[in-house]
Amino acid sequence: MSELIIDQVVAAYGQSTILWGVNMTLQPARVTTVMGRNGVGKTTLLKTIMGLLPVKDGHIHFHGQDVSKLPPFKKAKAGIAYVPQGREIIPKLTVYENLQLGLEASAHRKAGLPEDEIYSLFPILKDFRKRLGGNLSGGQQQQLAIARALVSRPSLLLLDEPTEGIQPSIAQEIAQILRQLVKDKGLSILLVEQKIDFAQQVSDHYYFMDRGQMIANGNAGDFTAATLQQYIAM
Ligand SMILES: Nc1ncnc2c1ncn2[C@@H]1O[C@H](COP(=O)(O)OP(=O)(O)OP(=O)(O)O)[C@@H](O)[C@H]1O
Repeated sequence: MSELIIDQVVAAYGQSTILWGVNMTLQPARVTTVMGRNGVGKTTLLKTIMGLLPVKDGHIHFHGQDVSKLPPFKKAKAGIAYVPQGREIIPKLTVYENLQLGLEASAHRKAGLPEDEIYSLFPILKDFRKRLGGNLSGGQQQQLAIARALVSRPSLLLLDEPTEGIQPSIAQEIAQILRQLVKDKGLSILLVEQKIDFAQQVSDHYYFMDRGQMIANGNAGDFTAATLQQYIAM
């Protein structure tokens, strides 16, 4: 069964329509990457999938169930987690407290924080668990944001430009962790990414977006850095 099916989805900010009938299918345990110029609607697509923006027309099916009308907390309970652009770490809370926020809307709340699992993926968060979120570097905050999303034990992770403003060495580590999660846990990832080298390291499949619609898609092996660049620069 497909992880997620997006069928003719239309979404808008007030009167301003941004998604004009988006179609896409995500396979389980794969990294699917959406690429396209700035402003074509990639972030809007993730927000709509998470339920932060209503589906005006069309449908979203998750594990075969129509979730088009579900609010974000029910999507989270169903197994979708979202790491927004800019990470949204709470600066005045500690690393540990930020992680605990990931449990709030989780169906696994009673099980508590999967600390061993999180700290084995991101050892730096164990060392820094008493440090304030606001005192971490950009790369450490990104690791914390991904870890906080994983706390709810999702089957689908939505990731918006995780490499924005972080060092290449940390981006490399994050790429390896994402591949490990897909391989070992069967996690499905929907990634929005503009950095071609990172996208090539992690992606199994690409979708290319322009003006609120998907204009092409295909397996990662079918695209070179040069062809990817064309889609971003169009
Ligand atoms: N809250 C909002 N209210 C109104 N318009 C918005 C809002 N957020 C985004 N938009 C507009 O929606 C369009 C798509 O924005 P979106 O952020 O989804 O694009 P994107 O492809 O993710 O671009 P980027 O790579 O720059 O983040 C843009 O024209 C943007 O100005």
